[in-house]
Amino acid sequence: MSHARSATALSVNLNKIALLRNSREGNYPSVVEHAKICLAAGAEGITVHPRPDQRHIRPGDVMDLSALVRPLEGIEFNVEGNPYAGAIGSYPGFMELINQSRPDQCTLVPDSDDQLTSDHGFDLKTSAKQLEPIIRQLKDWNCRISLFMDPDVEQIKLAKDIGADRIELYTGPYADAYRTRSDDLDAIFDQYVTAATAAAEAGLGLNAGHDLDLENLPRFREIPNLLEVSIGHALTVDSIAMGMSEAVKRYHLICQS
Ligand SMILES: CC(=O)[C@@H](O)[C@H](O)COP(=O)(O)O
Ligand SMILES: NCC(=O)COP(=O)(O)O
Repeated sequence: MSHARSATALSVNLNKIALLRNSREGNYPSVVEHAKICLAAGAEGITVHPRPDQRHIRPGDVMDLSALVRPLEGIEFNVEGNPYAGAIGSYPGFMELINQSRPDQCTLVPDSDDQLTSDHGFDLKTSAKQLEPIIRQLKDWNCRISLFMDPDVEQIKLAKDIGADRIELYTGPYADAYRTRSDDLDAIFDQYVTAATAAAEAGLGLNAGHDLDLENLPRFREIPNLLEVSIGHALTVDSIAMGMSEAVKRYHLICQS
C-alpha cells in the first residue's frame, strides 16, 4: 500500500553553471539568470558550494544569489562548504562569506581545498569539539545548520549533540550502486533508511545530495522524512539536452510525487 508522503524541497546547485561561465572572460552563462530560470520552474531553493580555488562559484556569485533569494517568500539559499577554508586571494574564507551573505541554510562539508568533489561526511567522533564554536557562530547569524554526513547512525546521533538542525546525507554511494546495478543496492539503500530514521529520532531534519539524478531520485524519495534534496551536476547535464526549465520541472515533479 503506497503511503502519502510529504513533498521534498528541490534546491538546485548552480556550481556547474559557474564552471562553464569561468571558462571564458565575462558573465556568460549568468549564474543569477539561471537561478531565476530554476525558481520560475518551481525549485524551492538554490545551492552553491564556493571552494577556495573558485573553480566554479565565486564570492560575488554568493552575494548576488543572496540578494536575489532574500526577498523571495518560501525560497531558500543554501551555501555549502568547508568551515575551516581560510582566505585565499579574493576568497574571503568560508565563514566570512557566510557572514557577508547570511544564507537561510549553511551546510558544512569536510572537504579539503584540493578535492575534486565532495566524497565523504564528517567524522564527528574526532571533529565534534572543533565544530561547536562554528555552529554557535552560525546560530548567532540565524543560519540553519546542516552537516554533511555519511549514513552512519552513531555519527548522526552526535550531530544533534553539537547543535546541528539538520544533516545532509551524502548520497554518492547510493548513486554509484544504482548506476552499476550493484547487488548491494538494496543493502546500501537500507543504510539510508536506517540513517533517516535515526535522524528523525534525534530530532534532526533530513536533507540529501550528491550524484542524485532522474533515474535514482524516484527510489531515493522513498526515504522517510526527506525535507530537501540539493542537485546540480546531473541536472545541469540534463539541461544540455532538454533545457534547464524542463529539467528542473522533471526533478521537481519527482520531489512532489
Ligand atoms: C556537498 C556536495 O556533494 C555538493 O554540494 C558539492 O557542491 C559538489 O561540489 P562540486 O560541484 O564542486 O563537485
Ligand atoms: N549537496 C549536493 C549538491 O548540492 C549537489 O550535488 P551534485 O548534484 O552536484 O552531485
